[in-house]
Amino acid sequence: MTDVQLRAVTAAYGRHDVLDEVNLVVPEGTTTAVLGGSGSGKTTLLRIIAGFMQPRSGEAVIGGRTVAGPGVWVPPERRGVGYVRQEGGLFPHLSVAGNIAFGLPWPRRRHHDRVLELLDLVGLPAEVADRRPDQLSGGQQQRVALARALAPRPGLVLLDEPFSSLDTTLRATTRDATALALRATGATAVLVTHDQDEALSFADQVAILTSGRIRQAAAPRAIYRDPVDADVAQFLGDAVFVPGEAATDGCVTCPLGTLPVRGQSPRGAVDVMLRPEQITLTPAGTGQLEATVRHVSFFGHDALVELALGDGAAEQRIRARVVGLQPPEAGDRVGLDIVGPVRAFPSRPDRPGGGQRDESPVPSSA
Ligand SMILES: Nc1ncnc2c1ncn2[C@@H]1O[C@H](COP(=O)(O)OP(=O)(O)OP(=O)(O)O)[C@@H](O)[C@H]1O
Repeated sequence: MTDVQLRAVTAAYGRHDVLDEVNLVVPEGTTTAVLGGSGSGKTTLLRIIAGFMQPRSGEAVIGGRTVAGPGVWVPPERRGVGYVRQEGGLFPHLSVAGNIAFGLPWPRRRHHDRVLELLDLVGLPAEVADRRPDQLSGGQQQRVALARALAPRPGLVLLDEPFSSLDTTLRATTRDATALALRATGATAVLVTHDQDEALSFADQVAILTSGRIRQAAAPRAIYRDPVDADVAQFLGDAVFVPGEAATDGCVTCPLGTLPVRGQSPRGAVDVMLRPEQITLTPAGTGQLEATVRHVSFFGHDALVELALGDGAAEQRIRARVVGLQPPEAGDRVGLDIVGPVRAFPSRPDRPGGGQRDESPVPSSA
């Protein structure tokens, strides 16, 4: 059983505190994506689990065994952990087979069958076994790095932004191949990434790390729909904010109407949050609301439509995400309907007027 638990883990480089009382549970056989901006402490968290760094306080527990904690230290090579780095870290002078075999225990390094089995597991043909890493694409190199990490059959695999250097298409196919291989082996995995789409699509659980603190950890759909606060909401995708007032019966009133709230709503003034895809456009005169299209960002598969509700000082800017085939044009009048419940957070003075904010540290795929 290889679950992972971090209990109140604090880490620092000299006087620079990096992780602050981090608590995280990764259940056996599941994948957790730790999503955070640059410098948030993602790699440090992996280093603590792998045993490349000691926590200043707190405990790391792998498979029920404390591997780091007060008076306890299990060295990396005895933790049963595989590690895949951002750039793969393959040995350039060894063949693909040599690189993968390097991950096997000594007596088995000549077992070519196991190398072929691992190549197959990560979706690579047997022909690449004799090539050198520089004769492979970036995505193929990352698959070889994964095969090498899986070679000793680790119960836990740590992935440090392994897809970040790949272009969009290669990133998606390599990510899918990695997810399949991990599932086939039943290994528990922790992926760190700054890419929200990657975190949401790859993992069973997403943990948001900002400034060394885990802000929320939950299943992808749950965390996207029910972020604990406005910061997490923005961190994990496009979020539309409008000012509102809590009403009775679990609703809020705001420029978008009286809307049901998901979860608890604070009392009084609130910031109402919804996702751009919760705003659907209809022909002018047919929706719950009317708006003017100010700008359209067209992405092919979808489009973000910036809308102005009301006018003059009361104008409220919001953004809707619509499927890409026939988005409206700037200047069009459109109708709007709001789909599903919204979230309500305590109003913050630094969000005057609410409305769309573009400060998300992790841009969406669009
Ligand atoms: N060896 C080190 N010595 C001193 N400070 C370090 C060291 N490694 C990292 N840091 C600092 O610790 C903080 C967290 O670094 P870490 O690499 O864990 O962040 P990260 O979230 O993985 O960032 P990135 O996505 O940019 O790789 C950063 O401020 C970084 O500058």
